This record gives sequence, C-alpha cells and structure tokens, in this order.
Amino acid sequence: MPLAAEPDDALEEGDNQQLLLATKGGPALEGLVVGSYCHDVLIRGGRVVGETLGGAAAFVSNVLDAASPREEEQEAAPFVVVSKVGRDFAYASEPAPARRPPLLCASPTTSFHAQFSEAAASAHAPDRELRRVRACDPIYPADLPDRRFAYGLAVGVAGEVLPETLERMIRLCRAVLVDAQALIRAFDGDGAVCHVSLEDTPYARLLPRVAFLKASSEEAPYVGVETARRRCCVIVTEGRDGCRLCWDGGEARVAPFPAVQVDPTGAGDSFLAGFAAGLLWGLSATDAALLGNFFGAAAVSQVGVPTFHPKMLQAVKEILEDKTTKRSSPCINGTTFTLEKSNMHDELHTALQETVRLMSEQQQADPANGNGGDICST
Ligand SMILES: Nc1ncnc2c1ncn2[C@@H]1O[C@H](COP(=O)(O)OP(=O)(O)OP(=O)(O)O)[C@@H](O)[C@H]1O
Ligand SMILES: O[C@H]1[C@H](O)[C@@H](O)[C@H](O)[C@@H](O)[C@H]1O
Repeated sequence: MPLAAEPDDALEEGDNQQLLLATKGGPALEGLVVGSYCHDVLIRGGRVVGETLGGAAAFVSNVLDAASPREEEQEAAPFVVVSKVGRDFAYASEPAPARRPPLLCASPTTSFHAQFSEAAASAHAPDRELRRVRACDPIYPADLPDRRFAYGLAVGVAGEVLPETLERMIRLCRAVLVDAQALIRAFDGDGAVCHVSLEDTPYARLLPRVAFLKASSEEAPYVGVETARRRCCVIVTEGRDGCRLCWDGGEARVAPFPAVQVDPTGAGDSFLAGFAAGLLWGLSATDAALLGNFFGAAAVSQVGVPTFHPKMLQAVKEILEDKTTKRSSPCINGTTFTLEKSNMHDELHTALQETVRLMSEQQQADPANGNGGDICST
C-alpha cells in the first residue's frame, strides 16, 4: 500500500481542527493502539515460575476495555489494536487478543524472559532483567488502518514501532501518547534489554508532535526529561511512589494507591492506558494520572494481564461519572489539554482509594478472588 496514495498524506497540521469537528459529538472516540503482544516467561532462582500473555498492547487493551468511556450501545470499547504475532502465539483465545486479533506473521511471536532478582525490589531499582529471546516482525506504516483516530497509543516492547510507523500514527491520530520503552529499547547480542538515548534516535524529531511521553524512572535518564518536557508533556512513573508530570513551565506529583505487589510486569502499560482513559473521560492530565496510578497499582497486584472485579469497575465508573463533566469536549485533543490539577483532584483520589480499600477487604473475605501467586517474594 503506497503511502503516497493515502488520504492522510494530504493532511497538514492545521487540519487537526477539522478532525476535531468530525469527531466532536460523534459516536465514538476511537483509539489506535500500536504494539505487539508477546510471550512472557517469568523466572526466579533459575526456575520458571510463570508463563503469561505479555506485550504492552495486551495490558493496555485490558485497561481501555475496562475503563474508557463508551456509549450504552457499544459492545466493546472503541479502539483498534495493530499487533503482530507468529503462528506459535499461545494466547489467541485470551480476552485481550481475541477481541482484536493480531496480524499473523511467518516470524515467531516476540518472547521475553524476565529474570526476577531474589532481593526485594526498591521503588526505583530495576526489579527484573529482561531478555528478548524471539522477535516478531516490526509494524510498518502500511499495517495501520486508513482512517483517522481520536487518539493513538504507541506501545512497542521490542522496537516494533518503527519511526515511520510512529510518524504515520501522528498523522492519523489527533493526539498520540507514547511509551518511551517503544523508542529507546535496544538489545545486546544476548537479547538483554538495554537503553539508548532518545536524542540519538530518529524518534527525537517527532517529539514536538507527540502529546504525552511516559517513561519509567529507569528510562527517564535516557529520555532526557529536561529537554523532552519542552517538546511534550513527560510523565515519569515511579513504581510504588506514583508518578510526576513535567511540562514546559510546570510540573505535578501524583500520589499512588496502595498495592501488594506480586508481579510488576505491565504496571507501566496499565498506567498509560488508565491515564488515556482519564483523558477520555475529560479529566486534566494531572487528574488522569490518578486513574493511571490506580490501574498501575491494580496491575502489580496480579500475575500477568490482570482481571478486574466487575464491582470495582462499576465503582470506578460511578466515580468518574460523578466527578467528570460532559465528554462532548474531550481533553484528548492536542489544542485543548488541561495539564494542571483540578480542584476535585483530592476528592477523586479519596474516592478511588476507597474503592481500593473495599476491594481489598472483599479479597480478604473471599480469597478465591485472589491474585494467583506471587512472583516477587520468595
Ligand atoms: N508497588 C506498587 N504499588 C502501588 N502502585 C504501583 C506499584 N508499582 C507500580 N505502581 C503503579 O504503576 C505505575 C507504573 O509503575 P512503574 O513505574 O513500575 O512502571 P514500569 O517500570 O514501566 O513498569 P513495567 O515495566 O513493570 O510495566 C506507577 O506510577 C504506580 O502508579
Ligand atoms: O516491559 C515489559 C516487558 O517487555 C514485558 O515482556 C511485556 O509483557 C510488558 O508489556 C512490557 O511493558
């Protein structure tokens, strides 16, 4: 599919307004999630302690399905996933991939071995060593659908979101949110994950056209927060300490939620999706980060892609319906983002915290709703 023939090529940056009008008041705030599903093998003390579905796209879909606003008549949350796997993909019938099937390739599914350290992880030290043992094909610009989206999430795990693919996402989507792990991961001869400086990658020049860039505290030094915040809003996640947002001229710290961590995998992915859902509900970025922290905490409490209790989701939905104003003017729009904390930030935090408390009481009363094992402790 030649790029030159595509309608989005004719789109100038100023045409964003036209896109806004087309979507405003329309039936769906449709999203585009780009990044591949993968196989995660969790290893502790030389022993395999878990094999799970992974890939940021799987964690992200799970949270968007759970928390993004949707119309009554919509069966599923309105977003498309562009993901690639091989014929060996073991999780085709899991809810996240089954709902939005990946593209099948001749190459094998991307696969990671996560080696957990015996020592208890501190809030900022890397809690596991990751090694990519197999890599699927990259996602090319021509793999993306030929239509416009309200928002895009670039969430690669193994370098599969090519610079030209991110560029096309930027042209197709009104606002793009990027996980730094999609941009700065490199792999040594053994597949061990290391990082390169974002400034030295072809992605750097695209930053001014990105709305939000999320990095973990381990990735932040490679992103160069002080430079990046002049180009887009940077969110640094800090594990059990919550997160901070930095933009040109301001910053905010957002408090975490309590969690008993059993597996840190997917915390950052779930954070980003919760954050995006918050923006879709019409929250300011700093308020939306509360929803990010909420789903990040929920992710570490279970092994693999978490299952959310329907009562918990209902409570979150009621809180959001109560605290947010009409969605007719969504904040997920590069020209009208509100970044600062609103005056109901603390109330929103308290209400979500109360949900965490109720759910943990319920879990204690009914251990059958447990977390399915602990990867973090011996
Ligand atoms: N132990 C924890 N307790 C409570 N919340 C947590 C915990 N760990 C993570 N979170 C939440 O999840 C968010 C993302 O976590 P973190 O900073 O560890 O991301 P990450 O390193 O990208 O995660 P991963 O690579 O494991 O997906 C945090 O900002 C926080 O809100
Ligand atoms: O950093 C991790 C890692 O690459 C995992 O293998 C994957 O499942 C997660 O999605 C990602 O955030």
